[in-house]
Amino acid sequence: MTSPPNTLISTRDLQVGFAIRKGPFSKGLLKAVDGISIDIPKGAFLGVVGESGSGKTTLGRALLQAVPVTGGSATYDDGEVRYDLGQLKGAALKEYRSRAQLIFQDPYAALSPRMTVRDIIAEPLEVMGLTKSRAETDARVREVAATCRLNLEHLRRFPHAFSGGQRQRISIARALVCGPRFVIADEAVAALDVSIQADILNLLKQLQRDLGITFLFISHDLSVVAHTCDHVAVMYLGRIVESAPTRALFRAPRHPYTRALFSAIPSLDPDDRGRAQVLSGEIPSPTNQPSGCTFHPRCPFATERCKREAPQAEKGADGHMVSCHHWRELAAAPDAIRQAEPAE
Ligand SMILES: Nc1ncnc2c1ncn2[C@@H]1O[C@H](COP(=O)(O)OP(=O)(O)OP(=O)(O)O)[C@@H](O)[C@H]1O
Repeated sequence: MTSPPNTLISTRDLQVGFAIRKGPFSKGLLKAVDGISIDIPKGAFLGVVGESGSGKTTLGRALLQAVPVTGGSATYDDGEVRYDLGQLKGAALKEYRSRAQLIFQDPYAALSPRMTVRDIIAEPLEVMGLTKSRAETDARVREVAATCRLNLEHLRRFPHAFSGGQRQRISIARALVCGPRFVIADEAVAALDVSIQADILNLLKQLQRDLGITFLFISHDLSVVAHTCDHVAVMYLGRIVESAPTRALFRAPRHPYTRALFSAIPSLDPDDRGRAQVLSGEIPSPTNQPSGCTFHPRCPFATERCKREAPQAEKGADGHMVSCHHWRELAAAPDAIRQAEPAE
């Protein structure tokens, strides 16, 4: 399968498994990412959503080569260089790390309290050896600080002097300083007050627009994703079960899991209250995946076929992808499916 032109990151059947101990004498394999095939276009702002444990962070870490890829493939191609992720070592891995960066969730924990803001931002440049003199490093630090709307006076201070929003700007400046083409923001606004979140999200969107940076935006917060991302992928038990342009996905979600996630978004409309379709049970353990469609034990529309047969991904010309045997029937008459052969 070839990738469309203009693709920055491409994965085919990507898998990340962790060897785990199941008991005193037995070992098992936890499939945190279980066969993901996705193309991320250059300049995209792709949201990844799903319950805790669905594999979002592991997918991001695999794309940064921070965890070993155990199957399938992933490539990075920005037009200048092409890398097979999972295979990178030594100088190539170091070089890739300047092109792909992570913004951490917790701006309080991510910044060393003993370093000045200037040194925190400069450190990746120095580790990568990308500048030749202190003056050149300082110039680059000032440039990214200005891009992130940090006051240049603040560069001499220590992180404890700053609020959560300002600390996240420092983290973002540090992530940007080597000029990455690909940035993973893993719950990057989750630890911030709602009033500050919008400010940081606007900054990320500005970086996408002005610098053409491609973002993978991992979030629990569906309203944030709806307002920020161009395209959204929904993960369940290590797989992408649905992905689509944001507007299409929120207007007409096709997978029963996506519908359940969306119906749980709090509404300001009093008439909508109590309409949430509650997801029954918890996400199963990835060490013990259900047969057939892995969502079937929790799906109110599951049939015998869902228990037996894993659905294939179907992708329309509109870019809307879904993996569900019954999405067409559901879209036409959801209640009729509800009455058919419920799974035990
Ligand atoms: N290093 C590891 N060793 C063993 N299991 C791991 C490891 N990292 C993640 N897992 C497991 O992989 C699965 C996916 O975890 P992951 O953190 O990727 O999910 P997530 O969707 O990002 O969850 P959250 O939203 O809570 O961060 C979970 O079952 C988790 O316990």
